[in-house]
Amino acid sequence: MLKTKKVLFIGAGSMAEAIAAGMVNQEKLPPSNIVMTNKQNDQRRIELMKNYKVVALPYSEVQVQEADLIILAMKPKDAETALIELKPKVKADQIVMSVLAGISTGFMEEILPEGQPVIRIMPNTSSTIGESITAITGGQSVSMEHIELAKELFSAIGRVKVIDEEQMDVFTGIAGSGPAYIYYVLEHIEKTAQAEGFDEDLAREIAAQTVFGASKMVLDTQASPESLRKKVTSPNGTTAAGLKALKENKAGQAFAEAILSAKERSAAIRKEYEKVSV
Ligand SMILES: NC(=O)C1=CN([C@@H]2O[C@H](COP(=O)(O)OP(=O)(O)OC[C@H]3O[C@@H](n4cnc5c(N)ncnc54)[C@H](OP(=O)(O)O)[C@@H]3O)[C@@H](O)[C@H]2O)C=CC1
Ligand SMILES: O=C(O)[C@@H]1CCC=N1
Repeated sequence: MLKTKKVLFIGAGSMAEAIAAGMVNQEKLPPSNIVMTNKQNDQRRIELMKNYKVVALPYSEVQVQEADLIILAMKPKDAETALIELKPKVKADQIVMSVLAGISTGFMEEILPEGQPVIRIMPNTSSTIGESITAITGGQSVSMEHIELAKELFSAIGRVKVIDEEQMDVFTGIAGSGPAYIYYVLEHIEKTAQAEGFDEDLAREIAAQTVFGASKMVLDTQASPESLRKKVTSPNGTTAAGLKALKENKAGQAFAEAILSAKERSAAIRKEYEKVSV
C-alpha cells in the first residue's frame, strides 16, 4: 500500500533529509514518489536530487494536490506562514503531518480547512539508517486508517509508537533531541580515549561500538539496564570505580535535567509560535 503513495515534504532540511533518506535507503518508497520543496535554497534541492534521486522542486512548481501525504518539516517559527500557504492548496483527503517540535495538532487544525486530518510526528535523525524511534499522535479528524498509514510510513525508518499528545513534549526531550545527548557522550569518550593515546578513528570506533553494544543488549535481551549494569560491575572492580565518578558528578541527574529542559523548551516553542497573526 505504501509503495504507491506520494509523499510531499515541505521543508527540506536535516530532518526531512533523514526521513527521505531512510525511506529511500530502506526501499520502502520509490524515490520518484518523494517530492521535496523548500523556501529558497536551490543548491540544497540539487543536492537532494543527486544524493537520493527524489524529486526536489521550488514550491511554486509543486503540485500539492498530487500528494497523498504532506509532511511539514520547517522550523517551528515558520509553521504559521507554511500552514497559511498550504491552506488554499490542500485537498480534504490529504493527511497533513508535521515533525515540528512543540507545534500542536490544534494549531494546525486552527489554520487548515475544517476537518483536515492532521498528525503530529516526532522522529529523530537516526531515521537516515532506519533506526529512529518515532512518536505519532492524531488530531481531531484523524481515523484509525490514517494512523495506520502514518505507522506504516514511519516504520520504514525505525520503530513507531502512538502516544497521547500530552506526552509529545517529553518524548521530544527524550527521543527527538536524544541522539544529540548520546553524541555528546560519545564526543567525551572519544576525547578521553584520544588523550590516553588512541588515534581519532580507533577512539571513535571504541566509543560508538560500546554505546551501540549496550543499547542492543537492552533491546535484544529485554533485560533492564539496571540488571545489565550490575552484571558488568564487579565488587571493588574497575566499573565500580567508574560509576562512583559518574555518581559523584551527578551524571544521572544531568540526563534527567537535559530531558526536562528539552521538554520545557518544546512547550515554550508552542507558546512562542502558536499565534495566528493574520
Ligand atoms: N533536526 C532534528 O534532529 C529534528 C528536527 N525536528 C523538527 O524538524 C523541523 C525541521 O528541522 P531541521 O530539518 O533541523 O531544520 P532545517 O533548518 O535544516 O530545515 C528547515 C527547512 O524548512 C524550509 N522552509 C522554511 N520555511 C518554509 C516554508 N514556508 N515553505 C517551505 N519550506 C520552508 C527551509 O528552506 P530554505 O533552506 O530554503 O530556507 C529548510 O529546507 C523542525 O521543526 C524541528 O523541530 C524534529 C525531530 C528531530
Ligand atoms: O532541536 C530541536 O528543536 C529539534 C527538535 C528535536 C530535535 N531537534
